[in-house]
Amino acid sequence: MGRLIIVSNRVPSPRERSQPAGGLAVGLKDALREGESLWFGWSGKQVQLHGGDPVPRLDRVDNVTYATIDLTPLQYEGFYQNFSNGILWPLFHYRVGLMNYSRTDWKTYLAVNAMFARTLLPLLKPDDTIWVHDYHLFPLGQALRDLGVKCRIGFFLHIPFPPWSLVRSLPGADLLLEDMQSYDLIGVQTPEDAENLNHSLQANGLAARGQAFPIGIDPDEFRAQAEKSMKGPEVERLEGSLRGAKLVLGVDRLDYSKGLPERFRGYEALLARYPEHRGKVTFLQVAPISRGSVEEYRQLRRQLDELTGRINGAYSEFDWTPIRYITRPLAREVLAGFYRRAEAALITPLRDGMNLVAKEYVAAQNPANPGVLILSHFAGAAPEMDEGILVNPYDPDEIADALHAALTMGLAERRTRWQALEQEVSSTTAISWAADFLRALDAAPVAGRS
Ligand SMILES: O=P(O)(O)OC[C@H]1O[C@H](O[C@H]2O[C@H](CO)[C@@H](O)[C@H](O)[C@H]2O)[C@H](O)[C@@H](O)[C@@H]1O
Ligand SMILES: O=c1ccn([C@@H]2O[C@H](COP(=O)(O)OP(=O)(O)O)[C@@H](O)[C@H]2O)c(=O)[nH]1
Repeated sequence: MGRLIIVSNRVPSPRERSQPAGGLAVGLKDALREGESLWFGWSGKQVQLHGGDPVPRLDRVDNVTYATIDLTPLQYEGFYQNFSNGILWPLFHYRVGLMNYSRTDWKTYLAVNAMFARTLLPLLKPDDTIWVHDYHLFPLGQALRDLGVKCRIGFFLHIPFPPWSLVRSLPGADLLLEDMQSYDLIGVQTPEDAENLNHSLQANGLAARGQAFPIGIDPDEFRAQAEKSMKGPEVERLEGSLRGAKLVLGVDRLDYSKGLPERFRGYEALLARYPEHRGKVTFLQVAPISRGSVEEYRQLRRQLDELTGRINGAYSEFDWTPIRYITRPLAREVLAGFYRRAEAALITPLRDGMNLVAKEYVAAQNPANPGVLILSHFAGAAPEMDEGILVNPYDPDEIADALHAALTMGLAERRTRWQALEQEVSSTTAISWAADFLRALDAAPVAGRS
C-alpha cells in the first residue's frame, strides 16, 4: 500500500502540546493514526530567503513524517494574509463586501502554490495518494499535474462553498474551478456545499466532482480528556471563581465569521429581558486572536472590546461580572474540562465550514447531567446536530430565548437531546471521515489524464 501525503497550509507542530487554535489541524491529526504518511505544509514561520525555493525540514514522529517550509514575509502577506484570508475567506463565508481583491495578491497566491508543488515533488513516490486541504491550495493539484505527477490527488475544502452567484464575483474564479479539475475527488463539509460546488463547476462547463464528507473529532479521546481535566487545577480555579453561577461558554478563533458581536448582544438581551439570570450566570468567551494582521480582524477586536466594556459596565455588580472575555488561546486539554463544566455552549457563527467546538462540547459532557448545545443554523455541523437548540445568529432576541431555555431546561430533556447528539458525534469521527474520503478517492474515476 502506498503512502498518504497530506498537504495543508497549516501543519501542527508534532512536538508541542499547545497548538495554534483551528479545526483543520485538529481534525487531521485525529485522523492520521494508521499507515505511513507524510504531512507537508507551511511551518508557520516567516524567513527572508535569498533566491531559490525553500528546503523542507523533516521531522518524523511515529508513522508520520512532517515536512515543513517557511514563507518569506512577501509570500506570507500576498498568499496567506491577503489572498487566502482577505479575499477567499470572506467570499467563501458569504461576505463579498469584505473581499479586498488585488491582482498582485492573486499572482502571489498562484506563485506560492507553484512553489509548494516544486518543493513537494522530490518527496513524492509514484504509488502515493495525495490529499490537499483547504482554500489556500485550490491550484496545487494542477501545479503538481503540470510537473508530471500522476498519483491520485483528492481535495478537501474545510470552509463553506457558496453559490456560484457569489463565487463569480472573484476575478479568476473560473480559472480556479478549472484548476480543480486536476483533482480526482473534491470533498466538502455539507450537502449544501456540495450542491453549490457542483453547480459552479457545471456553470463553467466542468465535471461535477463534489461530495459531502462532514469532518468529526475523536470523541473517545476527548471524553477521556474532559474527565481528566475536571480534576485539574484550571477547572478547580474556574469552579471556585464561579461561586455557584451557571456557566455559558463560547470558544472560537476571533473571527468575523463566528458571529461574536451578535452573540454578545444576545447575552445582553438575556440579561435585559430575563433579569432572573442576573448574578446567577457567567458567560465565558474564549476567543484567541487569529490573523491579527488582517484589518477586518483588528476592527472586530476593537468592536468586542467596546461591547464587553459596555455590557459589563451596565450589568456588573461589585461581586459579579457578566462577561469574561479572553483573547489568548487555552490548551485544548484544559478546554475539555471547561466544556464539561458549562451548562450551555453558545456557538453562533454567521457561517462556518463545520465547527468542531460543537462536537467537542457534546463529547465532553457528563451523561448523567449534560449541558445544552446552542448552535447556529449556519454552522456546517447544524444539519447533523439539530437536537441542539438551533438559532438564527443574526437575532439577539432569539439567542436570548435559547439561552433562557437552556438555563432552565429539565434533566430529562437535556439527557434526551444529548443522547441523540452524542450518537451523531460518535458515528462520524475524524477517523471515519478520513477513511470515507480516502475510500471514495480510491474508487473515483481518474480525472482525465494518461
Ligand atoms: O490557519 P489559520 O489561519 O490560523 O486558521 C485556522 C483554521 O481555520 C479554518 O478551519 C476550518 O476547518 C475546520 C475543520 O474542518 C472547520 O471545523 C471550521 O469550520 C473551518 O473554519 C481553516 O479552514 C483552516 O485552514 C485554518 O487552518
Ligand atoms: O483557545 C482555543 C480555542 C480553540 N481551540 C481549538 O481550535 C479548534 C477550533 O476548530 P473549529 O472547527 O471550531 O473552528 P476553526 O477555528 O477551525 O474555524 C477546536 O478544536 C478547539 O478546541 C483551542 O485549542 N484553543
